[in-house]
Amino acid sequence: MSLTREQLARQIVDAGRFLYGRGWSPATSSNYSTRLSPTEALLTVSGKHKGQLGLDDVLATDLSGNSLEPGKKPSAETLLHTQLYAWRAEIGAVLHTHSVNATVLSRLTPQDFIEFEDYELQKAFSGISTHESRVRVPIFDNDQDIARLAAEVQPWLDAHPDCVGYLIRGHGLYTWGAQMSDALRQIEAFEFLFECELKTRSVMNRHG
Ligand SMILES: CSC[C@@H](O)[C@@H](O)C(=O)COP(=O)(O)O
Ligand SMILES: [Zn+2]
Repeated sequence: MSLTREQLARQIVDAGRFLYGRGWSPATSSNYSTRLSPTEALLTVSGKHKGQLGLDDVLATDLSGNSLEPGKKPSAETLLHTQLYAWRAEIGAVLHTHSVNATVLSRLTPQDFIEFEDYELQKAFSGISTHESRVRVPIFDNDQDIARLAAEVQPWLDAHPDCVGYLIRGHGLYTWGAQMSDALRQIEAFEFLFECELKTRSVMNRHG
């Protein structure tokens, strides 16, 4: 059963409260969206404090990132959401966060990816059923030109249809799911894994 615009807006508002509360969406950083219809997304407007969103702080766009509500200012990163909805029809929610751990880990990693292996929590990602798997998370260099950044991301998505998320260096995380609850679960899993990875690196640096 499809949800109404108000129900979808409520999911976005609630996600903002939760993610701000966990410290993963400080100040006006981050943006969130849900699929409104097969050809439309509902996204947070630009520049709002994500712990204090109201039901009106969202706007509809088409899947090319064009706003369908001229009176409102679209998120600066609209295209990074809409490219995901256009990429896969089963995606119903996209979350972008700015946690300390995502920011630090992506800055500390010179390669263009991080790989998680042998963590039980990998099973929180859609499509993964054992710790004996490898979750590769690409890291793209940050870019204020979002169209150019989206053009960097697209070939990676096309080559990795099972991808569960990506990092932007020094900036944050994008992840998605069939529903908002799936995307939220993946954010929590990523944050757990980022923290494990940073702690492991810190212990190894001290002893190695
Ligand atoms: C407050 S800095 C963060 C922004 O530059 C951006 O990266 C971000 O996540 C929020 O942008 P927004 O336009 O509000 O959706
Ligand atoms: Zn951002």
